[in-house]
Amino acid sequence: MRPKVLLLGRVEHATESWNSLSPLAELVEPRARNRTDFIDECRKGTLDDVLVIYRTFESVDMTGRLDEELVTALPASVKFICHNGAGYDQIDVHACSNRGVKVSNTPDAVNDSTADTAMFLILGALRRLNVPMTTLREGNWRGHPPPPLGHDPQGKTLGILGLGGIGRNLKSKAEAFGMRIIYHNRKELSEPLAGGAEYATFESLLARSDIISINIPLNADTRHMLSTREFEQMKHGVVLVNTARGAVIDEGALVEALDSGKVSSVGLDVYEAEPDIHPGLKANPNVMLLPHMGTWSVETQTAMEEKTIANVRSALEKGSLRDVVPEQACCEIQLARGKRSETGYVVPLTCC
Ligand SMILES: O=CC(=O)O
Repeated sequence: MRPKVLLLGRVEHATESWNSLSPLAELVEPRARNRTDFIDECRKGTLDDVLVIYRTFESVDMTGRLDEELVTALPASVKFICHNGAGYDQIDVHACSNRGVKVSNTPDAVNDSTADTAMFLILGALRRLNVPMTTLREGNWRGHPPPPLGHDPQGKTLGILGLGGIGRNLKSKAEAFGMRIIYHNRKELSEPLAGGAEYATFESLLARSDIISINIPLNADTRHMLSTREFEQMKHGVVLVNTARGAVIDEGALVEALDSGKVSSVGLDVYEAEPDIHPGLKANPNVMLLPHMGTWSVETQTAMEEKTIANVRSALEKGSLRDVVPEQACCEIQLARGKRSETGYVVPLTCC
């Protein structure tokens, strides 16, 4: 029997590539429009024979998080989940590993547009452009009195929290604006990867940066990584930019740090409880806000869809994914080294 590929969400740009999967598999969509009905549909067997799921970030509005409950409810035939997005915090990878389901994401495809968005927010927050952009639209030109002068990026220290694909892309762009780059990762990078950026401990990055950019994934270790204690360690008047995931920052603590002047200005593309935004952020004129637009360009959305489809194709043709998420890629290395568990893919994630 031909396997099925289940589409959760929509393919809007790479439709030709999507349709080219038809000879390999039956492309199906769920009837359900909410989580309860979707779980029901899975349990009734309507989606049996689905081997691969293609899902989008927005499909969470229908299914809710791909947490243990949902992963357990999926048909036993599901072996691959191809997520269209770099951040895959909507998926419980551990639950997937325990069920032998492999997960892919779209690294690299998002690097340029997300780093561009971070650069836009860095410049906007440094120059405090949110205030005059508002007064102009209100018919008040620069406002009365005019806003305080902003700051130039040249010569400022940019602390990149998470020098991965997006962080490194941002580094090159920020260097073109004359910024000095320091970074913190769990482990110091080799020189070719760091590209001259100086490694700093977490505490040192907090203390030395004029601007801090968040470029780490959200997981149990990084949730609220920046809260009251961390804001206290930062320079007075620090600028903060987040294009990663909102919950890396404790939004309540951020509002307090803005109100006290510890943080002078902020650029945000992501929030703790999207689409809800802390009222203290909306009310503060020193905050530039975007509604999660980091990858919102024709080129990047197309590249992300193409990458996700390439993973679906690889699953169908080769039985493996091209962009396995790091947690599972690490387990694969362990498996290849002979640490394969009796039960196949069930490998402790602590190996990472
Ligand atoms: O937020 C965007 C992504 O995770 O790709």
